[in-house]
Amino acid sequence: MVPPLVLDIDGTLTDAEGHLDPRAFEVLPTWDAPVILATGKAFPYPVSLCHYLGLPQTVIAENGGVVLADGEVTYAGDREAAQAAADEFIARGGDLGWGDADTVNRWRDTEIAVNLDADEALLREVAAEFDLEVIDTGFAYHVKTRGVEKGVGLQHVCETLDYDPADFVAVGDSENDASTFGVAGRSFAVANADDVAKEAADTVLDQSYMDGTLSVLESLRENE
Ligand SMILES: O=C(O)COP(=O)(O)O
Ligand SMILES: [Mg+2]
Repeated sequence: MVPPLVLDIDGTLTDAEGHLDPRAFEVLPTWDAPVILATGKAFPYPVSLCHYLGLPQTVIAENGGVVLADGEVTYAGDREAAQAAADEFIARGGDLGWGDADTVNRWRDTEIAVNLDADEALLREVAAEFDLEVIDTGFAYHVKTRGVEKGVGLQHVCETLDYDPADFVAVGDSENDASTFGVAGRSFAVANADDVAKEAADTVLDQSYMDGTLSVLESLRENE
């Protein structure tokens, strides 16, 4: 039996630009155990990805701020505080960096994401004034409530669906995956991972992005 998976999206199932690696469509729909997507992206993104991959919709979105399991959505995190911090950041000359439509935050319920081109020092200064933390996923800065994490979301999913977190294999690439690595039984950081993720993972892979993730999945299938 292959183990259940908890997979980060950006940097783990994608290339460096955040484009989904098409091999995800070969390996994930045929995985013979639960697959949970755990991402910093807003809720609709992993839901859509599950839809188009043909996976059951069990997702951890917004770094643990939104969890969908067994048809029930739960929220954690203070979006109003994050919005207030974003407004203040903009008032002091900052720019979230996503243009007018801002499809990055438009459907985001529990935190605010900011383009990596933004003024990081100003963002961190303002977030601290609102007692919020800033994490850098390598794809965006996230202004979020402390303690809201993917790993807490994974525990919630496991309680809801009666899974044992120790059975899970986690793969990820950045500091927002460290909490997942702490909850899952086995954890792997792809070679492109940041130092926080590498430090938290049981194993650091030789290969990057989807090559690294596939190397884990292939060896799990071989040893089943
Ligand atoms: O959206 C981001 O900033 C990162 O997303 P990820 O958690 O799927 O890597
Ligand atoms: Mg990632």
